[in-house]
Amino acid sequence: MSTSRFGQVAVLGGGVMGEALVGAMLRAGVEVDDLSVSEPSAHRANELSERYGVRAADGNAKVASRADVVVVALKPGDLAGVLTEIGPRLREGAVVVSVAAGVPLSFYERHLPEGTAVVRVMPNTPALVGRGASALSGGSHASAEHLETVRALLAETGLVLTVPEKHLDAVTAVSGSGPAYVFYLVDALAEAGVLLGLPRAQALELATATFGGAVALLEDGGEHPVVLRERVSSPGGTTVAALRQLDAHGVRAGVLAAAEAARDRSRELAAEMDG
Ligand SMILES: NC(=O)C1=CN([C@@H]2O[C@H](COP(=O)(O)OP(=O)(O)OC[C@H]3O[C@@H](n4cnc5c(N)ncnc54)[C@H](O)[C@@H]3O)[C@@H](O)[C@H]2O)C=CC1
Ligand SMILES: O=C(O)[C@@H]1CCC=N1
Repeated sequence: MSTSRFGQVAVLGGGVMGEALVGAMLRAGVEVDDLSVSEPSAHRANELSERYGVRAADGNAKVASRADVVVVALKPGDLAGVLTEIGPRLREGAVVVSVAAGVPLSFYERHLPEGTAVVRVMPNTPALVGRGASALSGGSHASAEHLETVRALLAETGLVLTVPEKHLDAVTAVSGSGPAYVFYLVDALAEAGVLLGLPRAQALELATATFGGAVALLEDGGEHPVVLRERVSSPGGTTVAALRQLDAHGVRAGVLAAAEAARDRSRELAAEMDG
């Protein structure tokens, strides 16, 4: 019998995203005894048990059958089989939450018993440290109460927005994949430091602190990034000279094209699920 407001929670798939969600849900007040993970890799299951104290020895059907909230953190290709397996075992009133990129709510509703409440979420990996950004959309049987439960469960992952499902491919392209763009840029800036003669460790330290500091300024001051950029750019100085090169090399256009490619891949994943 659960004592937390969330009841029993199951996480199917204990990979990168499954782990980020387990950590955040424990911080949000889910009792460790009310949380089970189903993870086929014994090594990974042990790791999660040791790190978080959660049960991780049972399979999908067993953990799903005792849960009020079933969080699905699987690769899109593994979904159909798992949903078919757990569908008949779901508790009355259970809500299924999925974080899979691209997979539409209609896919879950087709593979689960009629009337099952489903919430689709697009999180990102900074959820691991409570600095994530995610967006969620409810399926046709998800009530305002279901959405609120899921929002509260995810509150400790960081920012949580509610969006219409048609925006989730764009969310995937901006915040879902976004941390990878940031790591790419930090790495590039550190490499630039090495090119200019800095020791590699110091170059990475400076690049990382610069991204962190710039984001803190954005968050704390509430000013637009254009204003903050102008404040760094002294007339006739070094920064305008550098920004001109970023424009000349199409960095802004590259970011837009990257997001479009991620959006398109998300749509393709959806089409593959229907195929
Ligand atoms: N990694 C990321 O930044 C983000 C990932 N996602 C989504 O999260 C989902 C999972 O991605 P990751 O955690 O990155 O992948 P992952 O590969 O780290 O985790 C998947 C886990 O599922 C387990 N698994 C495989 N078959 C299973 C089954 N039949 N039953 C139970 N568990 C099974 C695997 O052993 C693995 O530990 C994907 O659908 C992805 O689109 C969403 C947002 C961000
Ligand atoms: O690369 C992917 O497909 C997943 C979804 C968003 C971030 N990682």
